[in-house]
Parts: sequence; C-alpha cells; structure tokens
Amino acid sequence: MKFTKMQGIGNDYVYVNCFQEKIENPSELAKKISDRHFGVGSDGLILICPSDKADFEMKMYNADGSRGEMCGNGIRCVAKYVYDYGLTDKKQISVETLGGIKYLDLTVENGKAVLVKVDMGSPILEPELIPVKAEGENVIDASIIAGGAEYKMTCISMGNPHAVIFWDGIDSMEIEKIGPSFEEHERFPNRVNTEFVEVLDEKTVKMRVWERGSGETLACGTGACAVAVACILNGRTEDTVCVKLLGGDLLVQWDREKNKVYMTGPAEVVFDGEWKE
Ligand SMILES: N[C@H](CCC[C@H](N)C(=O)O)C(=O)O
Repeated sequence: MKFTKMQGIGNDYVYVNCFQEKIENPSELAKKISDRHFGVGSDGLILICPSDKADFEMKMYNADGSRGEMCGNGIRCVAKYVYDYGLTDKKQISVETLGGIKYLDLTVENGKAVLVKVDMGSPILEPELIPVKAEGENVIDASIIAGGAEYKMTCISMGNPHAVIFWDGIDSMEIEKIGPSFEEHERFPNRVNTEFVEVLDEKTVKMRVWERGSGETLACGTGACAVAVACILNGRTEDTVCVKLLGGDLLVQWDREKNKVYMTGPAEVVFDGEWKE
C-alpha cells in the first residue's frame, strides 16, 4: 500500500489515496501504522476518497483507531495532496467530512500548495450537540471536577468535541496526567479533545492539547478553532487570533456576522512510502 506522510504544524498523519488503494479495516490499520516504533509513526491515518457530495471525502482515524469527525490540520494536508499530486487543478476545493462539507482555498507557489485557508463552519455550543452532559443552552466558563480537581471549561464542537480550559503556565503543566481525566470523563459520552490555553494578549494565545484518541499532539486545528471561539466568548481576545501551538502557529478568525470560523495554516509533505503488511 502506497502512502504519503504529511504534517500540518507538526500534527502528522499517514495519508492514503483511496482512488488507488482499497483499505479493508482502516481502524486496525490506523493503530498499526501510527505506532512510532513498530509502524510508520503518526498521530493517525487519513484516507482521501471519492465523494458524491463534494470534490473529495476525508476519513480520519486517530492513533487508537477511533474515527474523528473532523481534522483541521489533516484537511489542509488533504487539500495540498489532491492539488500537488494532480487529483485536481482547482485552487478552491470542497471536502466531505463527518463534520460536514468544508471549503478550502489554496495558495500555490511554484506549482505546490503552500498555505491553505479553511472555512471550518459554525462553532456548535449546544451541549447535546457537542456532546457534553450539562444544564442550560451552552457550557461557557462552567465548572467540572476532573482527576479530583476543579476546572472551568468552555465546550465547543467544530464537528468534533472540545473542552477549552484557561490555564496560566501551560509550558510546565503535566498534561499527560490531566488530559486523560478529561478525555475519559463521564460528562463526555463520545470522549473529548481538551485544550489548555494561555492568553498572551488580545490577539495572541498559546495552547497545548490532549487529543481524543491520540494523546498530546504538537497541534490540533479544530482545537485551535475551539480555543479562539472560547477566547472570544469569554472576552479574552479580538475576533482574529494568532494561536501558537507546540508545532507552529495558526491564524483563526471567527466572522461573527456569518458565524463562520476560518483557519489558515501550512501543510507539508514529509515523504512517500510503501506499507507492507
Ligand atoms: N483527535 C481528534 C481528531 C483530530 C483533530 C486534530 N488533529 C485536528 O487537527 O483538528 C478527534 O478525535 O476529534
């Protein structure tokens, strides 16, 4: 099976062109191929497939084999792949995901896509749609007890579930201890991606993320969008935010009139390879 290893600000996945390859059990393959010692090593597996609703379909699997509804860093790499590898010559493409159809604009230099802007759609705040067990019509700066400690969280879905926690001193936090207590918390029926964010100024934040199904990653695109929305909802930043992650920066804008979130960032090919099972 041919694959391409790609990364979006350090959030790395194995990409398979399913116009050419047939994957019998993607969940099992994701677990094997993601292993950083016995496999290729990645945060998960992403399949690039035909679609009858959009130009392409993205099917995303975390390193534990679980399916993610949407992947922000991944969808930028999908857009780069389909352009650079000649599946399309369009610089505006649509990609079907479990989180809805997403629309992307490519910036091309020397025949290669170097920057991708994604219309990530509208943030979802209704608890039952995130989902998170909670009273009321949203979860903004709400209390949760996790791992025996109390936190304040803001919950948002970008097609996939996120819990955003404001936290000073994220560089020294023991995310590997706190993250799982949120990921497996009984208030999140489908588990949750958890972001810890430090506000630097009204235009700039920095974050770390414990991803559902993959643990701490260097970056999370949907998480960066959830963080920006949470910062704006809590009056911490302006509507356009530079989100600084371990692997690099993303620019996130929440257009409140259109109620759409736009994310702009890079996408890069690491290498092409062959997987022999
Ligand atoms: N772990 C996520 C999927 C990947 C999201 C992240 N890598 C991104 O760039 O959005 C989930 O299970 O919802």
